[in-house]
Amino acid sequence: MSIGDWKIAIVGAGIGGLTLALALRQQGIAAELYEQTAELREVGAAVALSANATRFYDRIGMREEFDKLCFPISTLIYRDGRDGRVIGRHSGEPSYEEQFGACYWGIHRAHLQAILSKAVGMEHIHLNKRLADLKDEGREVILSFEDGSTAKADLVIGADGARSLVRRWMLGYDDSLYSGCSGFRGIVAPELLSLLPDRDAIQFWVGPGGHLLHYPIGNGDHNFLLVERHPSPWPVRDWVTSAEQGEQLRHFANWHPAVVQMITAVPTSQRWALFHRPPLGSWTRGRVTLLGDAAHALVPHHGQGANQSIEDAVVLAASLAQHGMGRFAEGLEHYERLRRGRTRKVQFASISTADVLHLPDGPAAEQRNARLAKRKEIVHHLGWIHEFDPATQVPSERQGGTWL
Ligand SMILES: Cc1cc2nc3c(=O)[nH]c(=O)nc-3n(C[C@H](O)[C@H](O)[C@H](O)COP(=O)(O)OP(=O)(O)OC[C@H]3O[C@@H](n4cnc5c(N)ncnc54)[C@H](O)[C@@H]3O)c2cc1C
Repeated sequence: MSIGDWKIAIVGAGIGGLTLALALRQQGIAAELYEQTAELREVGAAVALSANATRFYDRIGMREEFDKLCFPISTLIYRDGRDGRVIGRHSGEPSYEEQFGACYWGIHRAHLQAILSKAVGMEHIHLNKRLADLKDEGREVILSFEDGSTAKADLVIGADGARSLVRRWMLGYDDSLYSGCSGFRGIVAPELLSLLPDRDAIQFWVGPGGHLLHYPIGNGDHNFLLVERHPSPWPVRDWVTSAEQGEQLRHFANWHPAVVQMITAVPTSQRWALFHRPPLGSWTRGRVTLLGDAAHALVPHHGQGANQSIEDAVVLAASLAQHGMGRFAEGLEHYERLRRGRTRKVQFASISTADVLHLPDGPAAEQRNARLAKRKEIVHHLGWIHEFDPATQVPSERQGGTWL
């Protein structure tokens, strides 16, 4: 079967699914996306995309589109959340882009999804298609949707997010794990942030039991994520619960006035439980595989979930193209072999970062601060994540080309 005749179905038109459709197209492979929502509307506020992911969009000629809607972040600052003192700063020379070879972008999720869906083409995105079941018939897979319709595909990619039905179909149960942290997220207009220093930076305000992470996005607004230790067991059914008025300030009321100002500027009414997934022995069953959060949902303390799903997309598309449909099983195995170790390492780094950021006052926190005070330690801490280029993993003639 020639590459142009493959029928690939992607379940979920989120960041990972849409990027996979672009990466497959770059390899000359068409795909159809099946999305449960009636319109493409990313839940949540904004997202920070680091060089390990943005270099793909650069390479396929989308830089200009992104430049219009993104804020290029160049400085990373860690502060003590109580007194606002800088405990670590990475900025300046060389710039982030010079150092890592691509941008660090803050972008509203809705804008990101609009850019990606326009590039994929709405004719390939089937909305209102909530997957209900899969049947692997050996030579093809039948997808059944809640509206009673069906579709057939040679391969199915489950890019259906952290609560993936495709993963549950593979495992037979829900293996989500509550991380012990929950949070509030929101977007604040810059005029409400009169007390905020270093507005162009991505900043972590850290302290015992919690942290605030914020960064500027395209129009100068700030996206924030307030994370709090909340170790009591979480009912798996509701990952998002309604918050009482003032609940988000309870832990942070005595923190720095800029933190309190940001929290009170947007009284969010929802608390997000942060879940992740244990590593799986395999992401693939027959003609069905997983990508992004469905394969390796992680907590957002390194801001890497979306970035890892983009890396997955680049590697999966290239592995499939390299092996051809006749050897699709080897292509999927190759993809997993390249991705499982890396994503596991990022998952582990993400969960353990919370422990480091939330240290109580004492010798361990002092040691952390001493490490963060060295610029080279910050680069070391992030470098292994951001300098990675997934395209070098499966060299392909098409990787350098543009399709636009
Ligand atoms: C608070 C918070 C902050 C974050 N900040 C960052 C950040 O700064 N940087 C970063 O890289 N990551 C961040 N992340 C993680 C990031 O949001 C996810 O990792 C990323 O969205 C995963 O992409 P995905 O395509 O795998 O899944 P998703 O983006 O969740 O997309 C899944 C898609 O599948 C659809 N779907 C689900 N079930 C079905 C079904 N049965 N049938 C059809 N369609 C279905 C959904 O509607 C959705 O469109 C953050 C996460 C959280 C919770």
